[in-house]
Amino acid sequence: MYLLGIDIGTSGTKTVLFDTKGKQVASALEEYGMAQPKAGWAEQNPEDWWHAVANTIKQVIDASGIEPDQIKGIGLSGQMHGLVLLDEHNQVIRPSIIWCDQRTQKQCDDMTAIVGRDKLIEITGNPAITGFTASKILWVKDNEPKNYERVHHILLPKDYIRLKLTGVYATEVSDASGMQLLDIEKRDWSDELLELLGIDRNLLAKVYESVEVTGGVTADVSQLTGLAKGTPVVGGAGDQAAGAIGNGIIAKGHVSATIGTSGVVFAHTDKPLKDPKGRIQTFCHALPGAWHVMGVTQGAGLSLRWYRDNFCTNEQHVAEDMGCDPYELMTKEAAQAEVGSKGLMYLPYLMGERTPHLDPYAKGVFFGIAPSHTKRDMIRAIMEGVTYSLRDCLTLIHDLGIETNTVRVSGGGSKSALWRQMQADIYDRPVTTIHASEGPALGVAILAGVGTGVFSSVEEACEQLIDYGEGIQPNTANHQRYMQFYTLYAKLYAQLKDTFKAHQALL
Ligand SMILES: Nc1ncnc2c1ncn2[C@@H]1O[C@H](COP(=O)(O)OP(=O)(O)O)[C@@H](O)[C@H]1O
Ligand SMILES: O=C(CO)[C@@H](O)[C@H](O)COP(=O)(O)O
Repeated sequence: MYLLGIDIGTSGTKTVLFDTKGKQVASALEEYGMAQPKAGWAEQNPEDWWHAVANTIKQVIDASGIEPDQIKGIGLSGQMHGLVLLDEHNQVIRPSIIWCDQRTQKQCDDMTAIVGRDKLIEITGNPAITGFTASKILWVKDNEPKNYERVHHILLPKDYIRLKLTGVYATEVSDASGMQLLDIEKRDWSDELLELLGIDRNLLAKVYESVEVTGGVTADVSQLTGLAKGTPVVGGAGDQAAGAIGNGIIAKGHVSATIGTSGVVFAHTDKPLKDPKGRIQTFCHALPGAWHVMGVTQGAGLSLRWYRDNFCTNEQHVAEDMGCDPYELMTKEAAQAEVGSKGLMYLPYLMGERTPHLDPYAKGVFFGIAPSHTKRDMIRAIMEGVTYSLRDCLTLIHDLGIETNTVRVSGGGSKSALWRQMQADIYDRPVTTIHASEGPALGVAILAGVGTGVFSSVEEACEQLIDYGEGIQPNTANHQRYMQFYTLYAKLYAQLKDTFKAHQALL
């Protein structure tokens, strides 16, 4: 018996076939780009996600050599908050405005004026946030009324893929929370909010719990991909909740830090614990009856990817010749720089920032450049700046009264031994990893196993499937040195806040 996890990430789609012991049998990745038509905008084409999903499913089935009817269930994980608008024939009306897009400050201000900040936090767990879906819907209504008139269905990225796989319009509580239209205590759409914002409930998909079966693979998709017709597809989860399940973040005291394109510190809660200042986000967890809080760094892995794509062509060529990953070469260089990068500092606000500043106008900054600095310092400074930002998230979660003793680190960034140790040193806490590299895909495979009766509960599945690696202890001397720079790092944003806004006005 096997379970299939599909993770529709920002950088690409990863499809992984697991056996029921959690061992990866086959996996495939297909990358795609992100368009930035204007400063602070970010869009992707939903058809690119679908091609990547269909191709990677086919590759995984071919590579594994298994009989497709041995796949007992499929789980979908996806980048959160992206807006997919479909017409009456299920055609995509415009490119998806994705999670890191920052164009909707005006619509956020409108939402706050119409609903009230406290009420937004009470119902949805969060103040109006530019990255979330509700303000994107209002932006299309305001700026592209002809497109909005054609809308018959509003879906999230992974739920668009579900429609392609099963023909069913469905979502689930963890990802639906990120649309900012869900009453997170009731775990269903808020009619009050929908009415206040003038959004028709019929445009939205039915909300399921993450472990529930939402439909089966259609005959057409079976022919296209090799999957067996009728293979059950469960609700799945937004990629952060999915990754958390894959990391075993399912009980009090469990905390993870993920460096993907974004960076996220995530903690399980057994009730919806809301930050009255709205800096930490509160959503439904993919675990039935649970919620979670998270702090988000918009440009975490994105910062290193930006540096790789623009300044590391040499590393990319060498890596291609050596058959290795350019990030490995880059982080090897960074490991030769000293702790604190000789005073070179980096603010990772390439796409504005969510936690702790909630500022769509913030931008990336290198500070303190001297002639002695080289590329290795720059790479290391990026990694350090991202980790300082994740420390901001961890501190706020800790301040909400949540235990944060050990942190489970994951995501593409945590493949690097340097970044894992840096996280331990900067958080001043032990960090652990799991042995599977694809947390979100494993997380939704677990949900699929629970939904199809392979496991009796998420807890049982996590116990059987997740294999924890060695803990890494913080180094006290490194921690002290990092904290000298972290103090300045915090001051830099405060000093640049108004300048960021004036700068945005020129773009
Ligand atoms: N070996 C590595 N060392 C350091 N960072 C890495 C490595 N591999 C990937 N990354 C970082 O992880 C990011 C991708 O993380 P991943 O979890 O795969 O992406 P996504 O958020 O799109 O799902 C890249 O943008 C890069 O910054
Ligand atoms: O906006 C959020 C979470 O609120 C992001 O975490 C997105 O869900 C994208 O995730 P990655 O592609 O970085 O995994």
